[in-house]
Amino acid sequence: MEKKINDNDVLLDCRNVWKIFGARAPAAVKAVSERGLSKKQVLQDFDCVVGVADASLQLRRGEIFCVMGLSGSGKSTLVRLFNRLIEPSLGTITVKGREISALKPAELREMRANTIGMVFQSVALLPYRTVLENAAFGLEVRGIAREQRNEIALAALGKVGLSDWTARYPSELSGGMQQRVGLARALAADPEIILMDEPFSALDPLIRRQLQDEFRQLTKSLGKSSVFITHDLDEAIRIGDRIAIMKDGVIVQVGTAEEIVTRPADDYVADFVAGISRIHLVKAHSVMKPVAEFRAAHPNCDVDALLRTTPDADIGELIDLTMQSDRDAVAVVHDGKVVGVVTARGLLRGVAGSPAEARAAA
Ligand SMILES: Nc1ncnc2c1ncn2[C@@H]1O[C@H](COP(=O)(O)OP(=O)(O)OP(=O)(O)O)[C@@H](O)[C@H]1O
Repeated sequence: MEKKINDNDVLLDCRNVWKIFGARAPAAVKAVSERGLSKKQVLQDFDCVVGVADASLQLRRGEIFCVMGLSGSGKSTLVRLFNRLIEPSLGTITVKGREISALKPAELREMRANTIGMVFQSVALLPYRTVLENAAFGLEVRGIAREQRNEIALAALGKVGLSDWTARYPSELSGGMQQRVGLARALAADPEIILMDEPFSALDPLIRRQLQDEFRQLTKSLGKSSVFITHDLDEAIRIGDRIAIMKDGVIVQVGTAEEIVTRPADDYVADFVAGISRIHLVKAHSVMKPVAEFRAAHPNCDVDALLRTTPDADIGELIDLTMQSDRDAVAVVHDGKVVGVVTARGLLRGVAGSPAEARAAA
């Protein structure tokens, strides 16, 4: 069972963060904070690259938050700021209520060891160590005794389905299995937050989808929270509770997959989501006509005689129901009351176009 995400329980809070690279970065930062220069102007005037520009996001407890964007959009830079692998040029990052720029070296080590784990695209396993030793490596670095660390690593390997491979060496494992060892290594430290930097991008599509589903299930069952970087929108939709879309260092939109697909913030996002199937993303509540409006437009239709569904039924389910019905319309029921009606015409609009058009068509 998936644990509920608490909207008010923010684990990681990133506010107005900038990261500017280059020899004249301090001068560029000053100009940005005083004059609000754009990324282009910073490059022109200071020969500095803006990696991340004025980014704000909040990771909630229990949430998988995907950061999605094309190559060079700033995803890795943003996420590396979250565990202070790099320092922000401007802005604040707070983890569990503590501003991380204020942490002393020992506190930072402690945070990386216990609170924020990270899994990279290439997991860099140690070739002459067994799978078990690799999974236990983080614990070994922290000085945990062999017996105890092996016990913890064994449990973590069990969670990722590698119990039978503990005595093998990385070269004997497939790419997908190596990624699992990387995940087990991160899980062994039992962090609350796991940062994932394109962990599955080098894998075959089939293995990749399997790992995506396993990762989501595991994260939810263990009650972890995760920031997951990907350049693949399908992956973000499959894994993420919420998605941030980045372009040129800027977060252009944050929302659920349904929000992003049905209400893209600008033309860039609209182009991105144009090819995404709406069948499982768009829900009845987005395409239904409110019941009072429907009754006014269709006074002869007995709404209470229609087949019924819930507000979170997806378009696929709505199509099935509509086909079973002889009325070409389905009633949406919440708390025992009909709150809206989805018509066949509205459904078609929902598949093809915007929900607003779908509601108008209903
Ligand atoms: N250490 C650095 N020095 C200078 N510029 C950098 C540095 N790291 C990143 N950048 C620049 O910052 C921008 C964002 O890079 P980043 O690696 O964060 O993008 P990304 O979205 O993760 O890309 P990819 O998917 O290819 O990994 C790019 O223009 C990049 O050239």
